[in-house]
Amino acid sequence: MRAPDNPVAAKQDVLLAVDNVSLGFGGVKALSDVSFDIRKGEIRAIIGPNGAGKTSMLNCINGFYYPTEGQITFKGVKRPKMRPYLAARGGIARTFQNVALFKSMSTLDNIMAGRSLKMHANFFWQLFRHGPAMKEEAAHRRVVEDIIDFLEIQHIRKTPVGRLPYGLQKRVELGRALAMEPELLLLDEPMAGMNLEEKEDMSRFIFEVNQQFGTTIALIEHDMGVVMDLSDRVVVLEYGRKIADGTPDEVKRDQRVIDAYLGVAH
Ligand SMILES: Nc1ncnc2c1ncn2[C@@H]1O[C@H](COP(=O)(O)OP(=O)(O)OP(=O)(O)O)[C@@H](O)[C@H]1O
Repeated sequence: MRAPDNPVAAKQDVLLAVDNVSLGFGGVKALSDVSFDIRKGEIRAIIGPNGAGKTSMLNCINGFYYPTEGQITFKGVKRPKMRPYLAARGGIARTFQNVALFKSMSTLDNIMAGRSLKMHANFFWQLFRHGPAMKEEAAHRRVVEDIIDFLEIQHIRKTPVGRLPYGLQKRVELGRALAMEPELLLLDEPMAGMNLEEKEDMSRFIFEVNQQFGTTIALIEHDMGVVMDLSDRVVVLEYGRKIADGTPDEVKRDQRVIDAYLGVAH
């Protein structure tokens, strides 16, 4: 439920705020004075032509990069410095443009690996799979099995992920991110390289993650059909600057967006 007319309620509704963020690499300005927010429970798309700064923005949000200027506020707390593991522990999970999985490990083990942040038993117990570690592992395993059921990948649970088709690898990567039970899930081009059927499956899973678990999602995606169907709101970047921000319908009608992005073949 959003209450944009009530500034206090609207403020509470914001899960993550990006305020005047700039990011430079030597002479290249990847982001210039970008501000937008992500509200609790929404699907927020970040779009723009190649090199617009989308991945750089995701990297700032999950702590890979530190903004040169500006700041990011997550759950009401300003983050002066942030490392990826701290972002993950705080509830931000991420998938990558190019699948980043342990290729020789099974689907099950890859998703279990995503669960490691939630495990408390110390390394000694985990190593020997004794006592507290065994009990804990069984509990985590149940969560992981639920994710496997949810993503309909039971049939590949023992398969090394390197042997899987690309679309399924992307699904396993989503599973690994879900194993962290994130509050904010960042998806970098979740449909890239997929055929139509794989895209439809992935869209359905993203939608269901949002609906069933209430997970807030920010995604970068080039497929405009997917973006316009899935997203509650869309922020548009061009040359590192924000040029539009609104509902899919508003953004679609925005002349700057049409000129910058939708009008060009991608
Ligand atoms: N590590 C880096 N070092 C130097 N320049 C970088 C680095 N990362 C990104 N850039 C530059 O910053 C700009 C924004 O890149 P970014 O990858 O964020 O864009 P993008 O919108 O995600 O593009 P794409 O759609 O192609 O993935 C580009 O000019 C890029 O070359």
